[in-house]
Amino acid sequence: MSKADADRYKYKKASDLPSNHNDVIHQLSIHSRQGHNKFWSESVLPFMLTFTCPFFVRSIVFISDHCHGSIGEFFTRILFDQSMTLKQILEQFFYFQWHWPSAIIIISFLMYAIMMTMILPGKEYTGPITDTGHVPIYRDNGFTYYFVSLGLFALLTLVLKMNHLSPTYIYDHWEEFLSTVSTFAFILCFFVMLKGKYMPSTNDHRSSSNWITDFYRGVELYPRIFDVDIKLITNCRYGMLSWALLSAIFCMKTFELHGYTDSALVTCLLTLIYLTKFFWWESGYMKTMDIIVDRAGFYLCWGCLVWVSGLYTLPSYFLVTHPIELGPVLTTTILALGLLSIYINYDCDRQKIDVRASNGQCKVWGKPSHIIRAKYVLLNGKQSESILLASGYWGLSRHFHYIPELALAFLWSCPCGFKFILPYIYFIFLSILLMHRAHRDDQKCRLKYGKAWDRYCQLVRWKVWPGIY
Ligand SMILES: NC(=O)C1=CN([C@@H]2O[C@H](COP(=O)(O)OP(=O)(O)OC[C@H]3O[C@@H](n4cnc5c(N)ncnc54)[C@H](OP(=O)(O)O)[C@@H]3O)[C@@H](O)[C@H]2O)C=CC1
Ligand SMILES: CC(C)CCC[C@@H](C)[C@H]1CC[C@H]2C3=CC=C4C[C@@H](O)CC[C@]4(C)[C@H]3CC[C@]12C
Repeated sequence: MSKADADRYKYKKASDLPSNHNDVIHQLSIHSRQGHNKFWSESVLPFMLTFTCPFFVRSIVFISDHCHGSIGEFFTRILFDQSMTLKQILEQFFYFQWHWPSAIIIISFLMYAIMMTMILPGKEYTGPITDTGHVPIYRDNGFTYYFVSLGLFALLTLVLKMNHLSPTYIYDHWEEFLSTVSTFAFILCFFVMLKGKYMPSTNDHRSSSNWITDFYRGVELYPRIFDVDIKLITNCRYGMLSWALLSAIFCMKTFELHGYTDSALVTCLLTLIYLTKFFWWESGYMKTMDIIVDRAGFYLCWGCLVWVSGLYTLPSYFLVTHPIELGPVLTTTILALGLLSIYINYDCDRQKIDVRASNGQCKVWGKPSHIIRAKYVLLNGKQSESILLASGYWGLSRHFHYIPELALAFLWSCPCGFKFILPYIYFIFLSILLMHRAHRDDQKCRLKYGKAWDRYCQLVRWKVWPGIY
């Protein structure tokens, strides 16, 4: 969208907004909750998740470190084992801890992410126009950021090694590190909520009288502090980079303890390649549901800072204490299938972007694309139009790209073997998240495009799995 186009949609001042603008944003952002019991979805669920998620992440690490990876042993110990101290049990529930060395690493890393995001060069691009007519502007420097950061990390590792130190310090203090990052993320989410309530950056904010809902779901869609986009920092520049670096650190630790281990290497390589793909496509991510629908709150920000660090890295973490020798045949097969999954996932996202960028004038799988021109109305009453692709992957099912995403999650977990369920927790979580997300996205698109979306659904019947779901 050109700047001129963007201006055409922009409201000049808040008073130009229709009086019901909050309701309509509300409608879009809580689409998944229509018809549900409001008390349950607005209060009970956010409250439960806010308190159980930190406990969950903490317990996973505890199971891996102290219960030989066995969930059964964890419950037996919590319930019946006299040797488990009260302090250990309470630590599972009371998650707020502050370990200064970890805090210094976390805050320095965050400062680094903000600084590099501000100074690295890149072309300006815009995110989709919001219901209130705001057009977010970003700088496309994610890919440079990722590679510069990996380079600096390699350099830092070298310097540390020369001084008989190692970044695997983070692994050695993982429980304290995760607790500290969680405490830090809680504080950050609280400030982001207050900022949204009292000093919102744009008109795209929704506040309620229920502080628990506001804390969990967030208030603002595009919060910025000194022009630094908070969601870009938490989700991409901190969240995704920390995922890559932690996987590398856990792999290094496995090598330190057990020598070269192919299972750790394959898991780490697939994660790093997947995240390279992520940063290559970062500007595409800035147009997805996480950014245009979900607001900056506990779900997104705490999620990207803590849930990603603790849960998404679990296969690499688990391999440090449970290394497996795969052998060359299995290693190559897993690597090859993983690369194929990353490619298909990327190709799906690319098809959608290409068809929109070329206004439907491109070929998909060698044939002219089959498209639906879908009109929708902005809050200012102006009409806009978008393209829905109904061929290629997007003709197989409405979220076909979730299949390679899941396949990949399985592939980088299976080097952990099949004796324990623990390293598959990310895969299980992702399966639930993506099926729910497909459902949410359908609701969002039906609300946005109406009949055009129904036409697309008639053409492409399946949500995710062709012939099944
Ligand atoms: N590892 C993880 O934790 C997760 C990874 N992912 C990955 O992130 C990536 C993005 O996924 P996700 O955020 O779910 O969003 P999608 O890429 O599925 O984007 C959904 C949006 O695309 C547009 N759209 C829908 N159907 C069509 C169509 N037929 N033609 C053109 N545009 C269409 C709609 O937006 P519009 O309003 O623009 O029309 C819709 O809201 C994927 O690769 C996914 O696998 C996703 C979730 C979790
Ligand atoms: C209960 C909550 C604490 C759960 C928090 C979930 C979030 C951390 C995740 C929800 C959606 C996730 C993502 C969506 C799309 C992505 C693109 C992909 O290519 C890389 C991963 C990711 C950014 C991913 C990151 C975690 C979520 C935001």
